[in-house]
Amino acid sequence: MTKVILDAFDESARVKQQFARDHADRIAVVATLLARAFRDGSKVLLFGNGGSATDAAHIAAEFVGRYKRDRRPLPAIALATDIAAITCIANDYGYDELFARQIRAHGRKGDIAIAISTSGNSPNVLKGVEAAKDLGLTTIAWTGGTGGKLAALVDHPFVVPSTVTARIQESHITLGHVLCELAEEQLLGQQA
Ligand SMILES: O=C(CO)[C@@H](O)[C@H](O)[C@H](O)[C@H](O)COP(=O)(O)O
Ligand SMILES: [Zn+2]
Repeated sequence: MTKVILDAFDESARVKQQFARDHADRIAVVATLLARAFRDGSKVLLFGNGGSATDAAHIAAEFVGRYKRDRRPLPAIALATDIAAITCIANDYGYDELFARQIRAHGRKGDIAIAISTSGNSPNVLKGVEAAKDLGLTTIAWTGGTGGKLAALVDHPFVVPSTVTARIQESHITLGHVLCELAEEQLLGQQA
């Protein structure tokens, strides 16, 4: 049992270290895009399934509430939290339309769409990105493994170097926290 425990933590740390080294420049670029979008009055839409649905909600809450520092609320919406919209869209239009329809409802040019899929191949996530691109949103993907179809679709792909769903998600949530921290710093100025 101890081996399972130690292996999981060691692998999570190793994947995160490799991911950070591969993506540090891109993380800085995307943090600047987020800060600029918020400064311009635009918003962030985040979406994914399962654990990625709750990662989307977690990071949206960091923006709307706060991450580390007191500041104005920043507009961010997670698209798998409104149970009425989810059940209506899935029931009336099909599960694959879940995110695309909400993107078309809420998305405006200048907004940023963050699509989260460990496989990069969930049809509703891919359709959500296609809708975002049609509307002129900046598109970002948090994915893993090969990046699937998703990595090739978006403006800024983040591909975690692992094929294990849980390990990929563990890097995604760290990525989300780092983006919040950097965007907050850029909006408020670095703390002395
Ligand atoms: O959290 C986990 C596994 O750690 C699951 O809930 C997982 O998110 C679900 O199986 C998702 O449906 C996987 O979809 P995706 O990440 O491949 O788009
Ligand atoms: Zn999980």
